[in-house]
Amino acid sequence: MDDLFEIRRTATKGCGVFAKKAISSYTIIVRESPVIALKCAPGDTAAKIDASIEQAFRNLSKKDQASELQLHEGSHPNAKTKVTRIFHANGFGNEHVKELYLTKSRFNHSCVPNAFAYEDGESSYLQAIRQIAPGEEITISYLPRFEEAMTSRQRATVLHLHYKFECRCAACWPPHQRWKSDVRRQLIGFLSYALEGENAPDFRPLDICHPLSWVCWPPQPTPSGRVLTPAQEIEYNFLLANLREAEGWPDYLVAEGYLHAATKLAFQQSEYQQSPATQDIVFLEAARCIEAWYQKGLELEKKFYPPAHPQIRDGTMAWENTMSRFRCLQYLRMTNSLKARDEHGPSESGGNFAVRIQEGDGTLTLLSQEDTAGLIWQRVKRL
Ligand SMILES: C[S@@+](CC[C@H](N)C(=O)[O-])C[C@H]1O[C@@H](n2cnc3c(N)ncnc32)[C@H](O)[C@@H]1O
Repeated sequence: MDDLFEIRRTATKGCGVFAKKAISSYTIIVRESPVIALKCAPGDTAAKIDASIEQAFRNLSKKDQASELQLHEGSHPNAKTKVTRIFHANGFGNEHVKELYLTKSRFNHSCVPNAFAYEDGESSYLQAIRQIAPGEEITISYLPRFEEAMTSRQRATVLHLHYKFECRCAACWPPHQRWKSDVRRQLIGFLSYALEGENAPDFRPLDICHPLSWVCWPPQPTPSGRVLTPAQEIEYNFLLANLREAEGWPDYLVAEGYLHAATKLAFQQSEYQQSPATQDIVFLEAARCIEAWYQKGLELEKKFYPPAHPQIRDGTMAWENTMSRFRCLQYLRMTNSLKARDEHGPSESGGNFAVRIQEGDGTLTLLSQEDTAGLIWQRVKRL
């Protein structure tokens, strides 16, 4: 893996990690065990933790000690020695375990990262979440999970209070362009949490860069108590995909929004096919959206996952199953009946608002919006 990247100095961020060659998304860039792993208890004092850090450092080999002393020192206000300052500036973990990694510690932060760090209990990994060009800096987020819903000001507060730096990534710099990204991220926060039945965490206390706002971290979402309507679920997923795409978020996350929107719209349409009033009618605008969103989602997943990944196989199967219900689309395209609509957008009065599929011989009849409404109304009256 060492041939994938090199560590070198940057102009403003100390050292950073740079790709030596093109790295495709999903590649594991680093697999590493911690050089120090400290078990601790929630009530442990800072002095006790620092004493354990010093002891762990003394237990390291001379080579690891030398490598650790090369790491970024930071300026933790209460750490008294270089060893503890280094640990606090680079350590990962929580109240139960604190770990230090020699390679992972070299990756700088970005609010639009191209790699993601995770652990599986034995090792720690760093995986590419998009295509990385030769010479490009490889970055991770120091605010995982939350950064996509926070404004630049709120992110700056956390990064300043915890790491003492001002972020210069593409989402934060130049400052006069941040407002667009801020609006998108607030909307992403609202939509993504609403789809989980939650209210986004309240990040507003972080609008003030005051040490007390640290108390709000990590913020917690709250149950919203609202159930979204099927139409809202479709719209929210579609909007989320578009906002994440505009914000430069990784392909798999954008794909997720398109695929969820397509699946939910297909489900809604299949419910119409259960009703005697609409069972033989396919609404063309919906069918076209399902087709376009599925195609877009799968295209993005193919860019993200390696070709043999189960996600690609399962997604393609789901797409084929769904589209088999809307075969009339392909047929209408072949016979050029949909041509005008495809080229000029919807023309609801032009006779192609919906298709009626005759039971038995499967004959297709194109219907205008008016004809469709009339047909459904007649049937509803008879029910
Ligand atoms: C874990 S270290 C990362 C590697 C470090 N740059 C080095 O020289 O080893 C974290 C420190 O890197 C710097 N840093 C990381 N991301 C940055 C960013 N987006 N903008 C400015 N400084 C950054 C900050 O000084 C931060 O405290």
